[in-house]
Amino acid sequence: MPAHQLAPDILAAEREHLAVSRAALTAMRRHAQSLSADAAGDWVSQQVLQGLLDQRVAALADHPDTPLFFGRLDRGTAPADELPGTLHVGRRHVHDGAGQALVIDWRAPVSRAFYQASPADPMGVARRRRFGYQAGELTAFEDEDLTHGGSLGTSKILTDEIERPRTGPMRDIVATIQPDQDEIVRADLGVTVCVQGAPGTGKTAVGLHRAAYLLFTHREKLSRSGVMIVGPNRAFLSYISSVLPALGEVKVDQSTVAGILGDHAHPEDPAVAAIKGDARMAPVLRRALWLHVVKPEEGVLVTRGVNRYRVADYEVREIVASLRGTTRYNPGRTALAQRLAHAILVQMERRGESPDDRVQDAVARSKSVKQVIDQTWPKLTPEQVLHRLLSDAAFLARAAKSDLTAEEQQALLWAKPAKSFRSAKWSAADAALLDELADLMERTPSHGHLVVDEAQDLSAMQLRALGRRCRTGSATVLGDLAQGTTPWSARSWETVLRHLGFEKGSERSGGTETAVTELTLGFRVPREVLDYAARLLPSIAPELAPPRSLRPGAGSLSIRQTDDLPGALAEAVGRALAREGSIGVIVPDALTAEMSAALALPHEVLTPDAAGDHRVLLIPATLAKGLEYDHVILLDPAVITAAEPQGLARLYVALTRAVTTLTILHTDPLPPELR
Ligand SMILES: Nc1ncnc2c1ncn2[C@@H]1O[C@H](COP(=O)(O)OP(=O)(O)OP(=O)(O)O)[C@@H](O)[C@H]1O
Repeated sequence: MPAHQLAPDILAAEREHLAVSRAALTAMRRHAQSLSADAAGDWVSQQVLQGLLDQRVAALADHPDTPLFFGRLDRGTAPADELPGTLHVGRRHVHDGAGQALVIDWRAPVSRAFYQASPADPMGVARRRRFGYQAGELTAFEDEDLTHGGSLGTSKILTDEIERPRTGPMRDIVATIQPDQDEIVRADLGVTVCVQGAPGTGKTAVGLHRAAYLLFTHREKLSRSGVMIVGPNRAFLSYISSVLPALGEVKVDQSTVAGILGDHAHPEDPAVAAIKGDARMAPVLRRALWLHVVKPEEGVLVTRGVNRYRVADYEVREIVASLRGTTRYNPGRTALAQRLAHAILVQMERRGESPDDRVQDAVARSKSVKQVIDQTWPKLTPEQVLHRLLSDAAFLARAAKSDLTAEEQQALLWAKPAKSFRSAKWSAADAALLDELADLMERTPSHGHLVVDEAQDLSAMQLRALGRRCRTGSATVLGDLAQGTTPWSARSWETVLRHLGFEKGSERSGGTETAVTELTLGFRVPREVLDYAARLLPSIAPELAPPRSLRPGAGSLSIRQTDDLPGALAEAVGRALAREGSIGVIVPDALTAEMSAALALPHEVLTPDAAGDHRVLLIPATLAKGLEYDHVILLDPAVITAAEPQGLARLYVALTRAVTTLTILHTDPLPPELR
């Protein structure tokens, strides 16, 4: 069992090492600042080099609130590498003037033992030391002897870290990553990992650390192709936004599905949205687009001087047929022009002319060729095609074939179609359809790696849209089947991976392997609260085992029925204010304005666009996903469950946001599943 120690001599020596490391980092930073981009040959290279130098300087910043290292490995007698026998593990690499390592980056291969070594498999480590710290200063340490077998027990430094009051945005967990989390974080770039995890098991944290790990390990490859993190809304992105910069990674795109596909939000019937989100829409859209390529009725006639050249209508038909479906739509259109021009050029050559490429281009752009192309392979936008599909019943029927029933087609058609595609109002589900069409026309660029959080909530068509953004890369797919709150929420990870383009156990063209894994130990929600929330599992996800919590948290749950909801709320907020930490009041969406007006204590209402930094936040239930607060006050669960088809799953999300206490206040009887 590791002891939490305050041995003054050892602590003094470690503090000295911290001071030396800090001075060395300052020297490294000064050196980076002194480097000049002038050596680069031209202006553009200078700008690029200056950008890289600036990034390097930023990465070498010392953050006074976090110590440079959080752990130490004392390795056995003869380590196989050139590094010192004693290694300090921290957020970034630090070396002294002679190039000797003072702190090793947590992502370096040698640091793996800090997270994985155990008495059963010491990985060459005799002793592991973990440090506790406050305001950037080392305050305690904990030693684990790995040479004598046995088991280690729970680290107090880990317990302290997860018990600490939550204030402000999410923090990195780099000092306390657990072995099963580390396996996911360090999975190779060529592996797409899918993580099923109960609330608070660290899925989001793990996804962010994996992004940081991959950027460190495959810096060159990923700095070209990029890493993208996709989260459920902007409030959530803002909550997680400081984790990667704290790990020195400032160049990662973080976005929502709407941010990627276009911010379309015209309201629509969830039943219609569900049809639009179904994977069967993919072949319908493909047909809808290619139905625009029609049989050419005329040939091409080009006049150059006194000569006339002709491509007969049947030849045009042959060329169109040979191109159709072999390329994306737009390149196909360009290729058709070039093929027609080539056919003319062949005739010119036969007549003894020797036309060059410029002549071919001129012919390809000639009026006659353009006319044939516009008639047979018209220039289109995704909006034009979708507008036609959703307003023209006969066209929809041709595109749908037997993929959609007559009722589904009827449901898809707009009751009052917009006059033109320009004035059409698109819904969130339409955004994924437009993106699918855009990709059928022109290839979507791919990132090197994509992290998708709350993936259980995405429709098949949204997953396809994300999948094509990591077509030449890999993905980290995170979620919880029990927290699915959309009409199309996933029932299985195999299906999610299939829509993303990663079949489990199969290899994609880029050599990507796929693994589904599970995190089962909760770091957020007290056991008592988690057990209570788990009463909903048989109704929402019977196939999942009840989650376990690392936090005992006795006395963390209280439930009160009241006729005076505002009064009970004010009292509960007052009680929470007397304690440490953040306070989240989760409210049925429909009651948000009323409860905000009734709550006289200072507070802020969370919106989809901002994290909110007030100590007391009112959170509409539909925005609670992914967030956490020390004290959660949950109002009227039955109203939350009644508000939407997936209301019970929404309630499960709301019940699992608390770090320290959950207070449920209700006027209506609790949903039967909770009783
Ligand atoms: N190894 C760890 N050490 C310390 N804290 C951890 C660890 N793993 C997770 N946590 C903390 O537990 C909390 C929950 O983590 P996170 O939000 O990543 O969980 P999640 O699985 O995404 O939850 P949800 O499904 O509810 O969104 C966070 O405060 C996170 O910092």
